[in-house]
Amino acid sequence: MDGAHGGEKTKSRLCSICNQRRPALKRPKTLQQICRECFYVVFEEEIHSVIVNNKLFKPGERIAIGASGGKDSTVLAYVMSELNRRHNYGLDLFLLSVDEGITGYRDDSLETVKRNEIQYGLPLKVVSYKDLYGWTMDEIVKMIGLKNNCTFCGVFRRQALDRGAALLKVDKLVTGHNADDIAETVLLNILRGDIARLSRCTSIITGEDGPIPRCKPFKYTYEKEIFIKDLERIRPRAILDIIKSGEDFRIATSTKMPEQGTCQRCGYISSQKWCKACVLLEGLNRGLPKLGIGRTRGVNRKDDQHNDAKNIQSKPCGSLDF
Ligand SMILES: Nc1ncnc2c1ncn2[C@@H]1O[C@H](COP(=O)(O)OP(=O)(O)OP(=O)(O)O)[C@@H](O)[C@H]1O
Repeated sequence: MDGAHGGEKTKSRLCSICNQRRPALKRPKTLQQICRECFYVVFEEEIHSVIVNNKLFKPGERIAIGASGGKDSTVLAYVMSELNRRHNYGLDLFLLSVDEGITGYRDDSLETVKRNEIQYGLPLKVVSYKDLYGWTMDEIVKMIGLKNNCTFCGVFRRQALDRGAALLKVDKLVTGHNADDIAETVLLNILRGDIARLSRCTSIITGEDGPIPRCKPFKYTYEKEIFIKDLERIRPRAILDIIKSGEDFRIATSTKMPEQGTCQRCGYISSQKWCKACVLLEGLNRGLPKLGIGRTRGVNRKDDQHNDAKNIQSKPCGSLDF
């Protein structure tokens, strides 16, 4: 074997960070081949940099971690408690779970959250749709069918997280939304021409003017560091580029944006007379579950706000709005 080429080959088989161990994965973000040990270190320290550079937290703050029991929020709970300890953030951390009442799905994942509570020593608060709204998702699906139920789930979850965070008296809520989620939301909001959501969906902190700001420490973290998707194989930075183009989107100053007010029924933030959750509940309780789905009519017209903003609340999937 040729000495020089043999040397190159051996070198390329070593982790590009420590140059000692064999690589276990190729990072989609950088295409670096790195070993497991170095991956954990760079993964956690990158999130630490995002937290510090964006001044996400202040010492002494109470922070709720939106914990669904899925992989993103489970990793988030681990990373938040680890970095809080390692870098002395001085944060009081809590796990906050929403039980939507989906048999065979959320009840299972809540078991994971209960294990995290013990593993990381973080107090857990569970709020349920049944307690907050009088309906479980199973009951809603029975009434509305499978087609439109994600509207209910998304709208109710967003509000349930805020209500749970208020009960915990936290300063901020963090969620496990990752770079892939945000890139997808940027594209969907562009396709829908939803200027209001486009302008805020790339922000790492949202709702600073509302009761409880939300942060996304995983804004620049790929959903699957170990799974190289087709798009990323062609152009590894594509996902981060989409977020950047969303951030760079300029909105004409003449564009009319929805005015943030409060729901006349429950007091939650709303740009309409009633918040979306109240409109949906009204439909459920009157036996007209499709009332709040599709374009807002009748029940939610604000006469003095008859502008482009009226469609903002009638998007079919509430989960697109962080
Ligand atoms: N039922 C829930 N209870 C508490 N937080 C939730 C719940 N559902 C979602 N979240 C929060 O919103 C984030 C994004 O939720 P999404 O439904 O998009 O799930 P995901 O991307 O699969 O994340 P995960 O793997 O954490 O479930 C989650 O990471 C979590 O922080």
